[in-house]
Amino acid sequence: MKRYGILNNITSPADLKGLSYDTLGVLCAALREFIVDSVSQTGGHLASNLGIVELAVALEREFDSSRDRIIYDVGHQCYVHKILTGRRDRFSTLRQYGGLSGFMKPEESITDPCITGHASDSVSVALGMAHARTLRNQKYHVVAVIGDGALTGGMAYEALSNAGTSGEPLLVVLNDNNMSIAKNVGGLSRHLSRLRVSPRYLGAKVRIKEKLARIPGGRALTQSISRTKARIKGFLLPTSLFEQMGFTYLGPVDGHDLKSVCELLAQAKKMKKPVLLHVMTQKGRGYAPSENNPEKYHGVSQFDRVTGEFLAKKKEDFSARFGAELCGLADKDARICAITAAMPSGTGLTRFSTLHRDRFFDVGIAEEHAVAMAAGMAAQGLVPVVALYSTFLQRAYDQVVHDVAIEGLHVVFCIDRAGIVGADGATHNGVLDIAFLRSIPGVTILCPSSFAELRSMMTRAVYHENGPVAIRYPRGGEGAWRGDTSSQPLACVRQTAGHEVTLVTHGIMINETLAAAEKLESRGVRTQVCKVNELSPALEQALAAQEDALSGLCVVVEDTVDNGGVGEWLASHRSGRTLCISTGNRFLPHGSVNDLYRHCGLDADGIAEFVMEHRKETGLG
Ligand SMILES: Cc1ncc(C[n+]2csc(CCOP(=O)(O)OP(=O)(O)O)c2C)c(N)n1
Ligand SMILES: CC(=O)[C@@H](O)[C@H](O)COP(=O)(O)O
Ligand SMILES: [Mg+2]
Repeated sequence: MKRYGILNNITSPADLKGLSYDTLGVLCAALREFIVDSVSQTGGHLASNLGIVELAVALEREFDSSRDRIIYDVGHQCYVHKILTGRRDRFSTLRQYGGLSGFMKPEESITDPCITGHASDSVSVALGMAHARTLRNQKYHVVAVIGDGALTGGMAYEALSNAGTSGEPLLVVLNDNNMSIAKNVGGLSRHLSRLRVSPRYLGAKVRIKEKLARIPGGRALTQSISRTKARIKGFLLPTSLFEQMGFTYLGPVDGHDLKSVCELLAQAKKMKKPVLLHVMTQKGRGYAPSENNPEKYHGVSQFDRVTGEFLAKKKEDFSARFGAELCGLADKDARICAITAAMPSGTGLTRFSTLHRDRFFDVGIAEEHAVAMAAGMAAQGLVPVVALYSTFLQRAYDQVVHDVAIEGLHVVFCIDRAGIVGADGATHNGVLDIAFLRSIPGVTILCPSSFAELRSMMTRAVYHENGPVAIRYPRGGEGAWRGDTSSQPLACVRQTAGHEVTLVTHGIMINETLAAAEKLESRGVRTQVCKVNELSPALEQALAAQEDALSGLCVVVEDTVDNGGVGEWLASHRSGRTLCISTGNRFLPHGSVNDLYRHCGLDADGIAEFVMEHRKETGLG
C-alpha cells in the first residue's frame, strides 16, 4: 500500500478535483507503478493502460463518470478508470473467475455505461446515448474514447459520419498512439500522422475565442476572424477528415501534458456540438520493456516486473502451427495469400508477413472488408486464407454469406480462438461460429483436435475444397490426444465393445471427453468416444453408415452454444437418445478456460457426472 503514495488517498474521482497538476502528475506515476505491479501478477492488457494514464485521469477529473457516459472503445485500456472508480482493491482478481473484468461492465459499476470488447463501436453507442439524452430531456455529457487502431474499423466511420451532422453535443476523444496491437496501418493512420505534426489547432484558438468573447464587440470580431481564418486555412491547409464530417476538431495535444489535456476537455465540455479531441499518447509509457516493445506487452501473461520476462515459457499453440503450415504451403504456391484484421501476431502470421510480404495483407480492424476482399481475390484466381478470431468473424457474417458463399467462392477461413477463450470473457469467446456458419449453405467446417489434424485439414482446405471452407481451432496448444483422423468425417477414437454410452465431441474437447470416458469406465460404464471432424454433407453420409455403431445413449460434448451446435444436429439426425453438454444458451463469465469448463460441466468430472445422472433416467444406472 505504502509504495503507491498519493494513490492511497484517492477513493473516488471526486478526490481528483482539488489536486494541482503537479500532484496529479505524482498520482499518474503511482498509477503506473500500481498497474505494472498488478498486471505482472495477474496478466492483462498492459501497454494500452500505461499509455492512457494522464488522459484517463483528466477524463475522471473533468467529467463525472457516475453521471456522464464515458465509453472506452474495446475497453482494454479502462484500468485507470476502474482504479479511480472504487475497484482498485479488486485488481488482484483481474480477469479471474468471479473477479474483476478486464473490460467495461455495467454490472460492476454505474461508471461503466456499457459493455465493451469489440473495437470501433464506441462512437455509435455514444451517439445513441446522446440521442436518448435529448429525447428524454436529460443532462449528461457523452464521451467516446477511441484509439487510432479502433478508428480503422468501418463502424467508426459510419458513426462519425452520422454523429458529425447529428447536431448532438458529443465528445470523441481520439487516443492516438500510432499503434494498433501491431503498428497501425492504412490511409487513416497516415492522415493522423499528418495531423500529428500540425500544431495548428491545439486549443489555443478556443482559449483566445473565450477571451475575445469577454470584451465588448469581441464576439463579432471572433466570428469575422473565424470566417477569414477558415477561408485561409481551407485554402492553405488540408482540413481534417473529422472537420469534413462535421466535427469541431481540437488538438493535436500531448496526451501526457495533464494541464493541456484537462483544459481542452473543459473547453470541449462547454461546446454544444460534436467535438473531436485528438490526443497523442505513447503506448506502454513509463515501463521500459513496454515502451520498447508495445506489441509484445499489449496483452500479457504474468511477468517479472524487474526484467520484463514472462514467467511461463510460451508453448507452441495452434496459431503458431497454423502460421508455420501456411508459410510452408505458400512457399510452393504463389496463389496463397494471408489476410489478417489487425491481429498479425495473435493469428500466428508474423513470419508469413516477412517471408511473403507481397502476399500478406493486414487490413486493420476491418473484418468485414477482410472477408469481402478475400472474395475478390478468390474470384480472380488467388487462394485467400483469412485468419480471424472466431469472435471477430461475427462482424463479417454478411460478407461470408453475400460475398463468398452465394457465389461458392474458394475462401479459406482459419478461425482462431474457437471455443472458450477464458480471461477476456463473454465478448471474446468463440462459441457461436459453428452455429452461424452452419446456417450458411455450402460452407464446410473442419474441426482439428491436434496439430497433425490442423496440418491435414489445411492441405485439404487449400487443395481439395473449391468452395468456402472454415477450419476452427482453439486458443492455446494441443492436449494429450495427438492423432490424425481427419480423413474420416466421424471418427471413433475410443472403441469399446458392448458400449453403453457414446460420447461425441469435436476439436480440443476430445481431451476432456477421453478423460471422462476413463472415469466412466472405472465406474463400470462402457464408454466409446467419437469425434466429429467436419460439418459437411459427408458427415451425414458417415453418420448414416455408422448409425448402428452409435446405438444407445449419445452425449455430445462441445465448447459452443447449444442452438445450432453439433448436439442439435446429431439429435435431429439419429433416432436414439441424444443429450448435449455445451456452454448453454447464455453468455459466460470470464475466468481461466479450466474454470469455465467446470462452470459449464465440460470438464472430465462434469461430463462423467452428467452421464451417470442421465444413465439413471435411461434406466441403465
Ligand atoms: C472487432 C475487433 N477486432 C479486433 C480486436 C482486437 N483488438 C483489440 S485492441 C486492438 C488494437 C486497438 O488499437 P487502438 O484502438 O489504437 O488501442 P491501443 O491499444 O493502441 O490503445 C485490436 C486489434 C477487437 N477487440 N475487436
Ligand atoms: C482487447 C483484445 O481484443 C485483444 O487484445 C485480445 O484480448 C487478444 O486476445 P489474445 O490474448 O487471445 O490474443
Ligand atoms: Mg492505438
